[in-house]
Amino acid sequence: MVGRPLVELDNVTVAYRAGDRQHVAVTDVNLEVSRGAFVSVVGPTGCGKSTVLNVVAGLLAPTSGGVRIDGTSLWGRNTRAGYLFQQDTLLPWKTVLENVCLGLELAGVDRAERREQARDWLSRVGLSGFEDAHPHQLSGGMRKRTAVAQVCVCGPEILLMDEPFSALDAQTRQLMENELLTLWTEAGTTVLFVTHDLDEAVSLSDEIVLFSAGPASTVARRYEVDLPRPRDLMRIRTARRFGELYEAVWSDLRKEVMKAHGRRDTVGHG
Ligand SMILES: Nc1ncnc2c1ncn2[C@@H]1O[C@H](COP(=O)(O)OP(=O)(O)OP(=O)(O)O)[C@@H](O)[C@H]1O
Repeated sequence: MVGRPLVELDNVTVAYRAGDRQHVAVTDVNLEVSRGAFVSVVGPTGCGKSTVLNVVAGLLAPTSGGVRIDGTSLWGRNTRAGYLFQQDTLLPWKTVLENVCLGLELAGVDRAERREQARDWLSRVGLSGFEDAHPHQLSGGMRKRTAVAQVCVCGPEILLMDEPFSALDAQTRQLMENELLTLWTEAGTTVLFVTHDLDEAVSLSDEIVLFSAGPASTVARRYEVDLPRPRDLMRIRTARRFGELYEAVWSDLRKEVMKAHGRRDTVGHG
């Protein structure tokens, strides 16, 4: 892909304070994400994937290093990014429509306009007819689709997704992955996607970034996913190239997972 990367991480290090000690979660993370790319981040549990996403969202300032968005240093919240967490953040006392309107309300969009845009996004995620429902009346997949609409209605250039589908059953998950790919293709959004599921990472991404075992984890390796698009997620997993890519990433990820377990055992017994 040509042009300047939309997201650039320059030697990002994050150290958390834990009492009177410091815990270095990630160190010297260098990463560029091209405009319109779909990049997944994988790595052992606790290696700092969410930390990196929080840094790109501007919710967490790096201890050293920095982030550039479209060439400009990021200070404070990243207003060009939308953030989709593992747990959705729908307000239970508001209707589906009101929940989707929230971001636009904060942005000062007038009532009629925001309701129109929210209805449009609800229809895109297949939730027309559920505008007046409350979150507790929805299934897990419907809640997740509402959360996707809630984030996308604000038109983010960058979508930061932290294990967004991990709580869903396998079928709903695949439907949501398909919908995400359709939305991504239509809107040209740049996606940074954290997942524990290698199947998901290979089938959705242009690139997979593997983080090393923590503490002080960093980018261990990057893999280009050269599977053709558009992708049929039902079929892509049976393609020979899919299997080769999966194996390549898994053989490295496995080593990092083993290292992480080894370190945890050492800490546990030390
Ligand atoms: N606010 C915090 N204060 C202290 N330590 C933290 C804080 N947030 C995260 N950590 C530590 O930093 C490391 C990285 O955490 P992070 O949540 O970014 O990892 P992760 O790769 O997203 O984990 P998982 O895969 O389990 O979701 C972990 O060791 C975690 O315990």
